[in-house]
Amino acid sequence: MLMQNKSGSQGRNQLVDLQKAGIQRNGRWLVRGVDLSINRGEILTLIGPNGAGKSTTAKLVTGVLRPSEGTVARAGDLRIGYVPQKLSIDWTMPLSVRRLMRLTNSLTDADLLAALSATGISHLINAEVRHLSGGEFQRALLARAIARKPDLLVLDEPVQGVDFAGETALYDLIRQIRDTTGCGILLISHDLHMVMAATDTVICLNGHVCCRGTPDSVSRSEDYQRLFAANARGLALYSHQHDHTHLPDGRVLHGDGSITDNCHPEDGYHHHHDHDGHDRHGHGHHGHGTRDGEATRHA
Ligand SMILES: Nc1ncnc2c1ncn2[C@@H]1O[C@H](COP(=O)(O)OP(=O)(O)OP(=O)(O)O)[C@@H](O)[C@H]1O
Repeated sequence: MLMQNKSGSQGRNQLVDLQKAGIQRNGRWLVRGVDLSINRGEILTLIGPNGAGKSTTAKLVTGVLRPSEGTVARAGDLRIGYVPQKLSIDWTMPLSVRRLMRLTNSLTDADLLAALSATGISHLINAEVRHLSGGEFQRALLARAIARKPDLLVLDEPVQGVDFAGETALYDLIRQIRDTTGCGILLISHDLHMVMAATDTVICLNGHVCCRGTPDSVSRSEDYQRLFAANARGLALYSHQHDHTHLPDGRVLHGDGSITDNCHPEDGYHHHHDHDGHDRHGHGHHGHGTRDGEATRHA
């Protein structure tokens, strides 16, 4: 594996760079030919069907796995905060949030409290982890990851076990963490059809990179549409300042899970509107978005 310090202005911002990276196990390629890089302040989302190699790619990024071919380069002294998809915790043993935070990290009290406060769960410091709700548990894992003050946060399905309203709140929190700390974020989405609105780049994996680009361009990409033709709902964006999400077919998914045909301010669903600047780059919801680039196709 190539480990190198980058130089130059792009190099200073670049946290990790994979070139043609692949992992082979027992004669089978789990994932192959992955090119990706993540810069400071950038949110990159990996989507793809079950078994597509998303977690494997995240492990290449973090260094948990070494590539069988290709290269993985990380900025020198890169600090990574990782929330894995699965944790091996013995749920029969009592474990407080405070102890969870310190399981593998040595943290000062100040850093521990700051991380819990940033994720909105300081009041749960002495709570039993097994009693937390899905959303609280994910916040505790996020708190644990950000307490290390990472340059790069790798979040493998951070909204699992969380309802729709909780998902938008968690995505909002993740965006806030990016905005306040300037870290880069690799997000693995559990949902083929929804990515958070603040995502800069989406990579659609299916053993290899199927297509990539802005959320808007990926949603229009033929490769994305072909891959998910059986369930052709297209790609929509979670939006952090809205109580609703525009689906690719023009219908509107509301925060309470209901779907309506239109989006009218007077329909009783809308509490606050700010159609300008609801994400950092001004990409609108799908269907309202700017057409700012085509998804790149990969063979
Ligand atoms: N250590 C391993 N040895 C052999 N095969 C593995 C290993 N780890 C993962 N795999 C296989 O590699 C493929 C990719 O797995 P991976 O967990 O990366 O997929 P994923 O896209 O994250 O899937 P999911 O959405 O189901 O979590 C799967 O077919 C999986 O069974």
